[in-house]
Amino acid sequence: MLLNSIVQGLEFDTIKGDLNKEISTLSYDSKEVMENSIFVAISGFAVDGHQFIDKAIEQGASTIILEKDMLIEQDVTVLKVINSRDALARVSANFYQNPTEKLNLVGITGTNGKTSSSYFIQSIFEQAKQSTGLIGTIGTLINNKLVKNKNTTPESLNLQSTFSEMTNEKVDNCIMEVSSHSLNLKRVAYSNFNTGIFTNLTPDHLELHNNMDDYFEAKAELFDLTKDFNIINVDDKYGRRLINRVKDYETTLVTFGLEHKADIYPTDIHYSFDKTTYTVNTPSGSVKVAVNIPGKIYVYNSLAAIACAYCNGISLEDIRYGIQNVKGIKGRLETIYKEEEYKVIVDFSHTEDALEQALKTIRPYVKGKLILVFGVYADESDKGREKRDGMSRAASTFADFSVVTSDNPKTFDPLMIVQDISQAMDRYNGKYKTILDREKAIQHAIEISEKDDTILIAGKGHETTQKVGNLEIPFDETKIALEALQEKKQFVEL
Ligand SMILES: CC(=O)N[C@H]1[C@@H](OP(=O)(O)OP(=O)(O)OC[C@H]2O[C@@H](n3ccc(=O)[nH]c3=O)[C@H](O)[C@@H]2O)O[C@H](CO)[C@@H](O)[C@@H]1O[C@H](C)C(=O)N[C@@H](C)C(=O)N[C@H](CCC(=O)O)C(=O)O
Ligand SMILES: Nc1ncnc2c1ncn2[C@@H]1O[C@H](COP(=O)(O)OP(=O)(O)OP(=O)(O)O)[C@@H](O)[C@H]1O
Repeated sequence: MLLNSIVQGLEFDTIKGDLNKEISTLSYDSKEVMENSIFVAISGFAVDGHQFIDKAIEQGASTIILEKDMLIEQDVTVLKVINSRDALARVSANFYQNPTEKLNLVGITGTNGKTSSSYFIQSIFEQAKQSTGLIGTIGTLINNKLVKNKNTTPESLNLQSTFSEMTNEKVDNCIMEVSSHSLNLKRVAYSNFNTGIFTNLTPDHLELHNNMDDYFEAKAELFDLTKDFNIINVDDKYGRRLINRVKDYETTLVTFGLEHKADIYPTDIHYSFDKTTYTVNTPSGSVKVAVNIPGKIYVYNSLAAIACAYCNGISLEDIRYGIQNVKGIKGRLETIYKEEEYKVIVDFSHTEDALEQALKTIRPYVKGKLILVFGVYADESDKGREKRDGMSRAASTFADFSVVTSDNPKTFDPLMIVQDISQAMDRYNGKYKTILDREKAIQHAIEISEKDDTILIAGKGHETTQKVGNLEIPFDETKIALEALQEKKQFVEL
């Protein structure tokens, strides 16, 4: 493709060189640069991509897009832009010929519930015989093929390439999770969103956003990019703030909720551990649905999905079967072992609100004690401390006993994290034991459990690795828990 076409719509200064040249690929990582490609230099959080320009040229880059003043002596085209991440999104969309124009693109944002809502939507669309791809925390799913992603919302170049693959594979709808990072860092810029969905907003990622207002502003950006529907949870405080902001937009506003007046709302809700049933009411009629994951949060997530299906003209019958067909979602209140009243559950709750919701959901079905295994992934800053405090409050309030451990400590000191959690647990009078090694912590929870108890292993959900330092170590907590149970059952009847 000609460089001229790739830079269409991009604002830049030509520092030097020719725009009339053939380009093979794009890259933002010098390690992946190929002959006759464009290298986009990004000033990163960890390192500055501009320092790899020489390396990129050595590897064959014929065009450099940068955002800093630099003298480049080699014979290449140099284009200066205001924001390299934004430029990367623009040229990536052009390079792949704006694939989102050929897709029905649904973006889901919010602190919790994005993955779960996306699985419900996919199931409904598939029930209606529409081929539907997913992009999110669990990975990218195209025609039943799952590929892991580095990020929940991939970098723009990877994203546009995935959209393009979806159009080649004749996918009709793409349902994607849109993280606040991706909005902030322009990963989703120049993507043509038909629908935006807002689930909820509670404290998280405050290491990137200065405060909740900044975090809200980042999420709200998605609703400036949508052209058909904005679907918003009216029960959430920030959802109502968003509604006020977008209510006069041309994009149609559709609300969902349980507590406030909404376009899509449930009646006749019956909760049990195995499923929740309710009648969903939409402007085009009502239908009874069964959600196979317990609790109110999954009523919200299924309502978000139903609102999306309603906006896309899907029949009530397909909605009913689509919701019912979701038998469970990996690591989302997933019961990995059950024998009479004894249960072991794995859940991805890694924020204060998610942990509180998960514990409150399980609590009514616990006959004995509720034992929690948890850690907190957060840095050494005050914001990290606030997160540890909040999660410890939830643990102390809603669990009978907690085993405090590590959760992806990455480059932070795991001992410091666990000590800080312990202090917070003391402040809230929580009963706990600390075991730094997560495998041993899970084994301990199983060891001390008795007949009728429920163990919740929180934080990692579907993940199968533990990130320690710069290493990613294989870590399958379902396997660890089941092996510990096997051992225990030789001695004790559960
Ligand atoms: C904090 C953050 O968001 N970082 C993202 C950012 O990385 P960065 O700016 O630190 O990159 P860097 O390492 O400093 O490198 C800067 C540039 O130099 C380039 N480079 C680097 C080395 C080299 O040898 N050659 C080279 O060219 C890099 O490719 C890059 O372009 O840009 C990268 C490329 O897009 C992202 O993969 C990376 O996500 C990291 C892995 C991450 O952990 N992000 C998290 C915080 C995140 O984005 N999370 C959200 C939300 C998750 C949720 O739902 O909770 C998500 O969407 O995943
Ligand atoms: N609607 C909800 N409100 C509050 N908590 C929720 C809700 N839905 C799910 N959760 C909790 O949050 C956890 C993560 O859910 P899910 O993966 O659907 O959210 P997510 O927004 O995709 O999260 P992430 O951004 O971390 O990928 C679940 O394991 C559950 O404990």
